[in-house]
Order: sequence, then structure tokens, then C-alpha cells
Amino acid sequence: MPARTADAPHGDGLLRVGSIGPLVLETGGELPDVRLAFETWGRLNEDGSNAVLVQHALTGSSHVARGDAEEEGWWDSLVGPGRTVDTDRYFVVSVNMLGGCYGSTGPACLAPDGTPWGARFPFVTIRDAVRAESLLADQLGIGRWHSVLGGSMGGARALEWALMFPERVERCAVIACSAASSAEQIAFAQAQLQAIRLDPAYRGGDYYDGPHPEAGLGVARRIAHITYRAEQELEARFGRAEQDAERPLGSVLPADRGRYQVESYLDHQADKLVDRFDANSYVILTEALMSHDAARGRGSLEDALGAAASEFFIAAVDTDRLYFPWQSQRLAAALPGDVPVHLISSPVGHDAFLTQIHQLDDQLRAAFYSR
Ligand SMILES: CC(=O)SCCNC(=O)CCNC(=O)[C@H](O)C(C)(C)COP(=O)(O)OP(=O)(O)OC[C@H]1O[C@@H](n2cnc3c(N)ncnc32)[C@H](O)[C@@H]1OP(=O)(O)O
Ligand SMILES: N[C@@H](CCO)C(=O)O
Repeated sequence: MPARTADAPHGDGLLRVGSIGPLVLETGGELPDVRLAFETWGRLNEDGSNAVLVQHALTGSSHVARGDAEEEGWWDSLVGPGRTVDTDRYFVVSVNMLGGCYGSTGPACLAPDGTPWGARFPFVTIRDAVRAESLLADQLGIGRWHSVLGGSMGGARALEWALMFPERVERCAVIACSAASSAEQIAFAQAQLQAIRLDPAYRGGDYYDGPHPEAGLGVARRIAHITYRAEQELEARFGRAEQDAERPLGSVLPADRGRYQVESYLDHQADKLVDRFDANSYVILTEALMSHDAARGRGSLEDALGAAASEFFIAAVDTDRLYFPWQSQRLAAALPGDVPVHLISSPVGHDAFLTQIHQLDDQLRAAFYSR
């Protein structure tokens, strides 16, 4: 491990890549040379006690906070100088998940034969991703995290860190995430995967020398995005309104109509994801999230969570219809001790863990970041 001196790791929100070597995966696959893209903010202190790991959600990246980069971060309101996770005080790390498409080894990367992994990219679980991250943490000289936190799939990775490496996680925040992917979460995910796989351009995942399965990925994002937002929000925002500018002059509804506003909105969300995400990574990460089950191979949920030694912070969004608050309650109830569930109150639904995270500032600060 590197000595913690004035040269100790420090950061600025710029992308770096660490090579962690070969990785044998939980279900037997193997990746010969794994690279993980990561960003850091702040400076690791002398005794290495101020490192915070922030885990991104399904289509997120390691760019949690702006730092010296131009692009804003997806949790800028939580992480930065003077914020709850104060980068003047903590050394914050975020890693693009194994299999992703923001710089880490994923299906679009070249396999040893010089062609993209594509369909050959192995099945990855949340636990595989966490094991890979633990090797990167070793390289960064981080023996024990002050805290690990994340929302949605990031929450699943945070939870697995606490269960796989109880001695390395002092505090763990799991936001808008359950102890295991439920039947309905798997069902929504399966429909998304089918949309991608049934796109003729997908070609089993080996599409990098031709058109990408944009239509399939777009439909997958539409299905997913509906689950990320609440019915009341969609109704209040869009109702039955038409996308006015699109209605042909003199047209008569319904035959001649333009799109409903909500259709236009979903089209826009789909286009944005298609522009920034690789379909194979979407498949790999979605399957990893489907595999999420804290109790797998560990007995009952209570047995599994009883092995955790971290302090926990659990939170849910009151209108979340993908990761229901009762699922966070179930998780909290199975953890050792008396762990409350904090609620984000928002009309938005699941995505409020991104857009309304500031609602947890006081509770998170009091629980984790005031000492
Ligand atoms: C580039 C990267 O690295 S991204 C990786 C990091 N990102 C993440 O981790 C999270 C991924 N992001 C997300 O999931 C989402 O973008 C969220 C949750 C952050 C967005 O939440 P919100 O701020 O509530 O956005 P909202 O749902 O209101 O959508 C706003 C967009 O819809 C558009 N929109 C609104 N109404 C309509 C309409 N009727 N027709 C078309 N578009 C519409 C807006 O113009 C806006 O477009 P823009 O995002 O291009 O500016
Ligand atoms: N909007 C989030 C939701 C997943 O939890 C994402 O795209 O990552």
C-alpha cells in the first residue's frame, strides 16, 4: 500500500483508470485484465480514515461531483466543498461499475483477440463488481471506508460492500434499494432486456461493426423511465396534453394528432440514453441488478445481514413504485439493531433519490458526517 504522505491520493473529479488484473467471476466467467474507471475528490488523510465510496445507479457514471471538470455531477448537491459529504474533509471515490460504459472494462472493450467482447462478455453479479472495487481500493491505499453510500443499483453495491467486507465498511447508506431484486423488479428488467435483444441490430450482442440496437435500447429506457417516475407526477406534468407544436394545422384528434406530451418526454429520455449508453452494458448491468440478493448463499436475510458490522443509514422515496418504501423497511428490519428508514418526500418517484437527495442532508450529516 502507498505511504500516506503529502503524496497520498487526492482528487479533483477527473477520470482515471486503474488496472486490477484478472478477475474470476462468481458464476465462473473470467476477465483477464480488468480496468476500472474512477474519480476522486479531496485528499486521503494521514490515517486513511476519511475515505468515502459513492456508488452510482444503473446508467450513472463515476462523475458524482463536478470538481475541476466542466460537467456537473449527478450528486453535486450532496458531494462537494461544504456539502454534506464535504470534499474539503473527506476523500471521496466513485467507480464506474464493472461491465459499464464509462471507462471500466465492459462489453464494448477489446478482448485479448483485439475485437470487442460483445456477446462473449461474461455474466457479472453485484458481488463481482464489489470484489473488483475492493482490489481498486487496495491500490488506492484504502483499507477501510469511512462510509459507502449509493442509491438504487448503487445501494445494492453499497450493501454488498458491507456484507462482503464487514471489516472494511464503517458506515453504509442504502438509498431507494431493497435487500434483493423483487419479482416485479426482475419482470420490468426482463421486458427491457427483451426490447434490446429483439432489436435486429442487436445481433446477439455482436453489433459493434454495424448499427447499434438504438431502437431496442430506447424502448428499454422508456419502460425503465416510467418506473423511475410516479403516476401522479406524470399526470400533473403532462396529463393528456399534446405536444402542441407538433399538431398539424387543422388536424382532428385522434387520427391526425401529434404526440402526447408524455410521449414526447419519453422519446426525449430514450434519445438521451441512446446517445450516451452502450446497449450491451445496459444488458450486463441490468442482469447484475437482477442478481442482487443479499441473502443468496448466506441463509435467511436475517442471517445474511446479521454478519454486517457497519452502522446503517436506510432511506426510501415515499412515491417510489419501483423500490417501494416497504422494501427498505424489510431491509432495515433485518439489519442488526434498530435501524430507521428515512423518507424522501417527493411527487417524482424513484428518481427523487437523484433529484431530491438534499432532503436527506440533515439526517445523513447527523448520522455519518458530523464526526
Ligand atoms: C453524461 C453522464 O455521465 S450521465 C451519468 C450520470 N447520470 C446519472 O447518474 C443519472 C441519470 N440521469 C437520470 O436518470 C435523469 O436524467 C434524472 C433523474 C437526473 C433527471 O431528472 P429530472 O431533472 O427530474 O429530469 P426530467 O425527468 O424532468 O427530464 C427533463 C428533460 O425532459 C425534457 N422534457 C420535459 N418535457 C418534455 C416534453 N414534453 N417533450 C420532450 N422533452 C421534454 C426537458 O427538456 C429535459 O431535457 P434535458 O434533460 O435534455 O435538459
Ligand atoms: N435514473 C436512474 C435510475 C436508476 O436507478 C438511472 O438512470 O441510473
